Amino acid sequence: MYHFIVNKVSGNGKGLSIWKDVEKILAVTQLNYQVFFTNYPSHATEISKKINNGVIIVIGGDGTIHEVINGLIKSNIPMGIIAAGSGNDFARALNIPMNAAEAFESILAGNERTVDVGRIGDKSCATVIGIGFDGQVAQTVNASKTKKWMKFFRPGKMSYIISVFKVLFDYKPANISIKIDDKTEEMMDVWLVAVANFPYYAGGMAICPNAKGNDGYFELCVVHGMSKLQFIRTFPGVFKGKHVSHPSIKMLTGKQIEISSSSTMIVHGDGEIIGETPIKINMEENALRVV
Ligand SMILES: Nc1ncnc2c1ncn2[C@@H]1O[C@H](COP(=O)(O)OP(=O)(O)OP(=O)(O)O)[C@@H](O)[C@H]1O
Repeated sequence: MYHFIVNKVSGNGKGLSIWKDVEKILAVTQLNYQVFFTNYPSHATEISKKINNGVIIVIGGDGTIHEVINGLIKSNIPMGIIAAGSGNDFARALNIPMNAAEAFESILAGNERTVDVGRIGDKSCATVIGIGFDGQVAQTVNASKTKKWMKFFRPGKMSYIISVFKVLFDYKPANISIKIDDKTEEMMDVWLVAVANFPYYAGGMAICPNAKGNDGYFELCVVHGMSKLQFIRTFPGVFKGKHVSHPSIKMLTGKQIEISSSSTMIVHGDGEIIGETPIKINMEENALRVV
């Protein structure tokens, strides 16, 4: 049995149009399926918690995938993805075709892989957990109306870039204490810490280009001691992962991360706000089956 979870509003309505295309394919196959539409934030978690057999197929973006993962993580049910969001960073990292028919075909072919997830308290995150500047940007993006009027543009990336500049205006870096496995380090003037299971966030920014998602390790990117001007200059390089050699950027790896900070830093996971510092992040190896 295939259980579709469709977020009609993902990707500014792409979710609905992709579902209509998939429905046409389903009409000519003999597949046993049912469909659920999400009606409000976190509905996808409620729906996926109730499914206890078959395969869940998400038609949505990273936010919907995040919600589904948090519903199915204990059930061992495999998840397929037909990308319909603005960013689609999880699908990108797993080389899932962006074309809906091809993605569906690949799900039906059943090539399964197991991936790691990051865990903060009772929340599981598939892609990147961002602390500080990133968290504030995610909060601004989610609150922003720009995604709506940008829909004829490149919605995910544009609304992200606009929010980056809004937050940049009065963002104040913090001093942090970061414990990675057994080693603790104090770092001054920290803009952000990205703890990545997979490389991308914000619609294709390769913040941690070497994150593998199946090796049991996070790759971390810490941006510290940078002026605003340096930050602006370095920012475009992130789309291609070129920022990693900057002297104010430290790339690290680890499995268990603890961060406390001199002032509150907002935390997002997969682009959804999940809390603030202090936080503990654990690696959960092979926690998720993806078809
Ligand atoms: N019916 C609904 N009305 C409003 N919001 C919804 C509804 N169903 C789900 N949501 C919310 O929509 C949000 C955005 O979904 P999603 O992240 O999948 O799309 P996106 O933002 O376009 O894509 P991406 O995260 O890949 O950029 C999610 O946080 C989810 O909670």
